[in-house]
Amino acid sequence: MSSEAPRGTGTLLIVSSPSGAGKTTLCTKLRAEFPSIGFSVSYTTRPPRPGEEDGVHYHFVTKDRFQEMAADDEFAEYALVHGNMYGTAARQVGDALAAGRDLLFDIDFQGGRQLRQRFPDSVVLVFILPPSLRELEQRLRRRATDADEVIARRLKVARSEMAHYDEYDYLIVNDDLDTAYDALRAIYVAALHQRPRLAHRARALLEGQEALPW
Ligand SMILES: Nc1nc2c(ncn2[C@@H]2O[C@H](COP(=O)(O)OP(=O)(O)O)[C@@H](O)[C@H]2O)c(=O)[nH]1
Ligand SMILES: Nc1ncnc2c1ncn2[C@@H]1O[C@H](COP(=O)(O)OP(=O)(O)O)[C@@H](O)[C@H]1O
Repeated sequence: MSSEAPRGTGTLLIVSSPSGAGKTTLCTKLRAEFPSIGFSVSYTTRPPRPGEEDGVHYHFVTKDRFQEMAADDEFAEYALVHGNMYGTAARQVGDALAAGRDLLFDIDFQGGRQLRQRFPDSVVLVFILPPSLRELEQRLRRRATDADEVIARRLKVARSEMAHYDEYDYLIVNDDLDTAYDALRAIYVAALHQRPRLAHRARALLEGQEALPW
């Protein structure tokens, strides 16, 4: 083993929910508290919403460009969601795992399923539920980012998205925001303490090395 500190394995923390249940809000809080967790910036063919920046919230690309990337096998996963294509760059995931960095994903159940298949030892999947369908609709209306017909479409698919709850490791009901955030935080902190992440520390101690600051 080199003198360089061995890196723990990174976690791919995948957060999904029906649109409007609060995953963006919860993920933003987690990133604010844990700045070292990377955020997987997806590629999408959907147009930017007001305030969304290319390369920050999404990489906004044309359908042709997206198809080209898919054909070149540049995605770790991709899916059609609400009529638009969304995908995660394979390079982003590979780089994070190689460096032992954690990565947070706001992706749908199709993406979560594909990442679970591809990286079974690294994923932790969290599904955010709204307290009720009525509250989900109110949140979408209050957010005021989508036209009425878009909201209607999102509500229609909410049920079919929630039907995939059983593919997830954890469920969080986002009723009170602080309570929901405490749960997401606890799941992430628990992931940081999974045995494979800290096994090198145990081994170092058993080998008689002084505990090192990593
Ligand atoms: N499979 C997959 N889903 C994604 C990806 N990026 C975003 N999504 C999902 O696409 C859906 C629509 O996202 P968005 O247009 O930002 O709307 P929002 O759900 O209202 O925030 C959400 O369920 C996201 O989780 C991706 O790279 N892959
Ligand atoms: N626990 C909560 N209570 C009330 N409003 C919430 C809560 N969580 C999120 N919201 C609001 O609901 C709307 C949808 O949340 P957002 O995070 O954009 O959802 P998603 O990313 O799942 O589509 C936003 O206006 C957000 O401020």
